[in-house]
Amino acid sequence: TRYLNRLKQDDDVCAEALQRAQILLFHRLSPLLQQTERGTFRAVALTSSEVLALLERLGSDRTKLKESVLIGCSEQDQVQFCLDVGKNSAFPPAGSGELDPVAVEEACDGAFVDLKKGLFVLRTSEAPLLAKAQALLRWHHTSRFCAATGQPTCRNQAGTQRVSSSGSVLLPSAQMSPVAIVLVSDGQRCLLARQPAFPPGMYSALAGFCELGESLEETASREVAEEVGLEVHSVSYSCSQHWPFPHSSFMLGCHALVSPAHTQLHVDQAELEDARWFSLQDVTSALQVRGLPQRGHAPPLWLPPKQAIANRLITEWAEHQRGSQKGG
Ligand SMILES: NC(=O)C1=CN([C@@H]2O[C@H](COP(=O)(O)OP(=O)(O)OC[C@H]3O[C@@H](n4cnc5c(N)ncnc54)[C@H](O)[C@@H]3O)[C@@H](O)[C@H]2O)C=CC1
Ligand SMILES: [Mg+2]
Repeated sequence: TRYLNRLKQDDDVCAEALQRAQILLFHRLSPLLQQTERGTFRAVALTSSEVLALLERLGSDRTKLKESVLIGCSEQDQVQFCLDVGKNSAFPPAGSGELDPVAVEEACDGAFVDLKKGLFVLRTSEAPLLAKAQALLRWHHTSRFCAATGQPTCRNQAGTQRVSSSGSVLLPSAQMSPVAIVLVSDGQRCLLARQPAFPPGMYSALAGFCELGESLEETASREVAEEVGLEVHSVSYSCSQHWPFPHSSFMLGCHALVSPAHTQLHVDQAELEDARWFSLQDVTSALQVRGLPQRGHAPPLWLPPKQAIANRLITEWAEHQRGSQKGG
């Protein structure tokens, strides 16, 4: 942790670490993935020398390597960076050219995959790192200018901040919005909803952005009231997650109860396509579905992937229900 912190603060130490680092490639925010023998997918990690060789082979400038952004450290203590080989105007002077994505895919025996789809097939342990990498790359792309003065900004070598010529410092976490995500239960069933943009058949927990001045409990109660017209009680915090889509959100996961006498839904059609109560049996079968449903074989209920906090809240609820059924 301390070493990583030094890399964030010292450009020279960071540039030196980059020469020995592991680099995850992206193309226009889609990570480069490779299928494993077990049929799952993993991120392709290259060494700096491999990236330099690739840049040379595909006719790009070697300095593109310096556009890499620090993302963390592996369990084997190897420093990890990410690099978007697509067009990227976030890196002055004008950003270097774009590599041909197909040529990169062929050279690395992988494919650039939309991360939202990738979450269904990735090794669970890699998902948060790729989500963080994508969010940081997107942040650089959208933070080229200072919102207060309009001046261009320049990044530090780690890519953990950008500074304008007047000295304003921009930080990625300042662009992260807190969101309450709440799994509502009436004691027997849980409430799941779908937005029009969800893949067919997919339902998730209710979620909404925190407004200024609200506590997590207040956001959760307001969102449930706005979206389905129910009054919740006993909002309890469970767990949190960074979520990169469509912009970084800090998801605060909680459970809440409604009285079994007041479960009639009044769905806000502007926000949701549908909301329904699901039984433990519905949820148990849906939790067993793995990967992406085959075309034309959509299951009756399809849940967000394991990597999404909604899946964790639903799993917790199902375990709690099974526990109380046994106990009671
Ligand atoms: N990881 C997970 O399991 C899940 C993540 N989510 C994420 O939660 C987030 C919030 O869920 P929604 O139901 O869409 O929120 P929502 O119910 O607050 O509605 C979205 C609307 O809120 C407004 N809004 C207020 N503050 C905003 C901000 N800081 N950024 C963007 N829009 C803001 C916009 O008008 C937007 O159209 C989404 O980004 C979604 O991707 C949602 C469900 C599951
Ligand atoms: Mg919502």
